Amino acid sequence: MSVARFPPYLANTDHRQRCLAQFRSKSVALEKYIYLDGLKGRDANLFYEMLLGNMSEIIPILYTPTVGEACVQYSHIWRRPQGLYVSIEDKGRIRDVLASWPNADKGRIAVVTDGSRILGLGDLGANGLPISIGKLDLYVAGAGIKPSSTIPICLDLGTNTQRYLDDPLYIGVRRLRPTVEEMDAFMDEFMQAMSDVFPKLLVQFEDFSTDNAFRYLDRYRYRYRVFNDDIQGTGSVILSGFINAARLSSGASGRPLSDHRILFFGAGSAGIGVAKQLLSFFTHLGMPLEEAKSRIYTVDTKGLITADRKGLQEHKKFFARTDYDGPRLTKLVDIIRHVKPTALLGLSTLKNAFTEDVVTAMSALNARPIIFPLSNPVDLSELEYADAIAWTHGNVIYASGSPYDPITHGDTRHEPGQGNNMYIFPGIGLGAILSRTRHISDGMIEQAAVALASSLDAEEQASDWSLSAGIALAVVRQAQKEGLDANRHLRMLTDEDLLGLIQDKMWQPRTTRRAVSAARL
Ligand SMILES: O=C([O-])CC(=O)C(=O)O
Ligand SMILES: [Mg+2]
Repeated sequence: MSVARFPPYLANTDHRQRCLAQFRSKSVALEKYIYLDGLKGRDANLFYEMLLGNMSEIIPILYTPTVGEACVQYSHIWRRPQGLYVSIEDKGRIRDVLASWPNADKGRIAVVTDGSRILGLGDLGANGLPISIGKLDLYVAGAGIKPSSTIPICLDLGTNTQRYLDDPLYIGVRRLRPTVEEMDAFMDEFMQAMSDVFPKLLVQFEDFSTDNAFRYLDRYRYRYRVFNDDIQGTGSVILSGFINAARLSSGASGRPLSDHRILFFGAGSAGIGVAKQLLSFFTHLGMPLEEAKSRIYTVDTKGLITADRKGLQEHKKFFARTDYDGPRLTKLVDIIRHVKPTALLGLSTLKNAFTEDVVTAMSALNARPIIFPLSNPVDLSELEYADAIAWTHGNVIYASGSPYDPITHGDTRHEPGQGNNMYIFPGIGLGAILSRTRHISDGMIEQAAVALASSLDAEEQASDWSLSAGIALAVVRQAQKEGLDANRHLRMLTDEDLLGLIQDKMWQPRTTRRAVSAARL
């Protein structure tokens, strides 16, 4: 048997450079994902170092949009066990399954998906695990959470997607999803077991189908330390983007912040989550609830959502209009002409739904129309950046869910904003963990948005991750204000000292050179 020997001069060469070159040599995004996953398995420290040193290049691979493709293909690209699967067949012994996780007492943050609505890609079943892994990589990179404190979880409850049930390589249990009663019983046992096994844990729910996203957030949010990234994280980051966009567009029109009319195209967990976050913000500006509500319009596949529609899903009722009784409005451009929105937000997963006539209608109403096509991944975006710039002659105030490259129009270079919850959840999580808050309140979510909006302009936001510390500070202060913080020591600190403490606690990978030489010994 031969014994592996390191080449003698390995320690003198920079293995970081070698890995980066290997990564860059792959021309297909999914291959890059697979490469990074392998690197993480071989040398996690080097993986995080490479991620931190090359964020704008690597994030679109580990996270949206490529992570979407990794999920779709996960059963086929699977190489090694990662994260934790908790299966419907584990019912009755979930606590034992969770307790098998190494160093349970170190667990601080778990991202939990049931794979039922991964990004805009639908029910991917057990293939959803990479979304939890990708979100947690951003916690490590963006908020300095220690990798060993993170727990990616996929609840393997079956799938209603026939092509996976027929796929011989499918990784999950081969059954349809459970009934509501069965799922409730499973979730109750799971959440209780989570808080028993991981007493210091924050749970982030991710990419549950819309009904279940609202259902389990409502059910557990005051019982456990939990938040839903798609409802509250997206809500918070888009509120922040809206505050900045409204400032920019007011420069053009002189319109006060409270004078906007916002049209939501898409009424799923993200659409309604964002709408509620804006509503709450307007009321805190002093606007009466009914008036704030009247500024928000929602649209689904059947058109403008009105209260007289039969069989309206529960989560759509709150914003259903009671002040419209004309003929049903189904075409987006007609709805725009009726509503006269200042902002159009897309959370529909309908590719290219914002056609030229839609964008032109927004431009006819607003010198600087706010248009946010937020659906993920990029191939499901309602409006490509190049079209947005061309059709508005560069006047659009734009943010998309997934990243786009800058565009030059005439002699001006335009930078697209990105409205993705990745800018906020690491900071919310960090603040919640440090303050040991009992639960995550609406106030904490809102203060996170205000901190993000006030820290930098949209362009800088997209490239600066030190923002997480500022967001965490705002979250800790709000937890204190509401008396939710179990870590009372932080109350004594000035803002400056608290910010310093937060930054000191943030984990950094150690240098790779040491890892290589240690391996040689
Ligand atoms: O993961 C992302 O890019 C944003 C998100 O939560 C989603 O689209 O569900
Ligand atoms: Mg999500």
